[in-house]
Amino acid sequence: MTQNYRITLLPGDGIGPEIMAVTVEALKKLGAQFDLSFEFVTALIGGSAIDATGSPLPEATLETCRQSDSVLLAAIGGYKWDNVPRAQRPETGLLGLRSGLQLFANLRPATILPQLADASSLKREVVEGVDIMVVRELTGGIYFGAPKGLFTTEAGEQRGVNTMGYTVTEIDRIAKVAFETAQKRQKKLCSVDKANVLEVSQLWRDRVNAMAPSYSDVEVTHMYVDNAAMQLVRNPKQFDTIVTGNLFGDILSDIAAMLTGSIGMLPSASLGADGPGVYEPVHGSAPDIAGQDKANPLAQVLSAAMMLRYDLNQPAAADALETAVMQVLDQGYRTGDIAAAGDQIVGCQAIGAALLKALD
Ligand SMILES: NC(=O)C1=CN([C@@H]2O[C@H](COP(=O)(O)OP(=O)(O)OC[C@H]3O[C@@H](n4cnc5c(N)ncnc54)[C@H](O)[C@@H]3O)[C@@H](O)[C@H]2O)C=CC1
Ligand SMILES: CC(C)CC(=O)C(=O)O
Ligand SMILES: [Mg+2]
Repeated sequence: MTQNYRITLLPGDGIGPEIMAVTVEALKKLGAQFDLSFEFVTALIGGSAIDATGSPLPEATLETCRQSDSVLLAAIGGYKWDNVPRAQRPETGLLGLRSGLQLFANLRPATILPQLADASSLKREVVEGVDIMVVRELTGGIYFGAPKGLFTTEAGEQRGVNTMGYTVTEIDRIAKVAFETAQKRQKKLCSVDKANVLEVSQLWRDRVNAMAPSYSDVEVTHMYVDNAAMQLVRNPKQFDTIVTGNLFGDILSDIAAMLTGSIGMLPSASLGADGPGVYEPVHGSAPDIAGQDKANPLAQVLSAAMMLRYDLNQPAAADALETAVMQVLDQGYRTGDIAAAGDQIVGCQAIGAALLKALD
């Protein structure tokens, strides 16, 4: 029997529409093979939403997402909106989407594909075999804390303020996701914080330690974030599952991305307690290459595979999509970001065409 799914598409800005188009075509083809019928509804977010409606996250977009089985997001932002007031910035729309759908857990897998071990800026022997899952808290921490804003000191000087705070509830629910994730992997959890300086991090560490006895099969370690950044490039194979706060996770997952060869390869799943998840690449809207058919669509495609697995419970279709990505890479197709010396570089659309062939 055909399974029907309503999927909200948020192409956003920059390379967003290009990588989304490739992904939608692949999903359509996959649907025909696995008896899945996708109803795609496109909605506005980010700069394109500002241009059309004046808001980076129109209420109608949130509503459309809530009424969907799942949401595929590409990326938002661009030079054009870099100087608009913060409340109307594209990035504010993205944060609003995450908090509006209560997507507190962001899973960012960084896996080195053997085909791309030479595309990393690090040596093959350092990155080969790396398989890390970054579990990033997504609706708390310094991106959401109060007070925030621009204030004037008594001396009349401007002062910018953001606040990093976590409640026990916020820490416990992301730590639970991380422990459970580690249990399904190599059972090693590294919690990353800055507990040597920040009270918020000390609480984070205390809560992770308090929960550890309930997950006695998981080996727990702690690392300061500055060291974690260094260890990720020094010896990334020491990591299995990493759990960390919003800002640290944002930064560390971009570092982890470069182990894999390119940020253009890294998918993510943003999940809440219930309701649809949002599946999005780790990268941004890449305005420097937008509209030039240079974008790597594979992080977006792999995000769709995560959607099939986590939200739609279609593991066979997810496997087929991931296998097709491997085939495309095996056949030597490379966008510029994952090309090693001597590789022939193709565009986003050529990768899309190769992907459709691989799905035949
Ligand atoms: N989730 C989101 O929608 C995010 C949005 N942004 C926004 O994106 C805009 C650009 O931010 P940047 O800091 O430049 O980060 P970025 O991730 O967009 O780009 C960084 C570098 O990686 C390259 N790159 C990124 N994705 C690629 C892909 N799929 N294929 C090939 N190359 C790729 C870009 O060309 C650029 O050289 C900003 O407005 C930023 O706020 C940034 C990060 C996440
Ligand atoms: C653009 C920011 C709001 C977020 C970001 O960089 C990310 O989620 O990776
Ligand atoms: Mg980021």
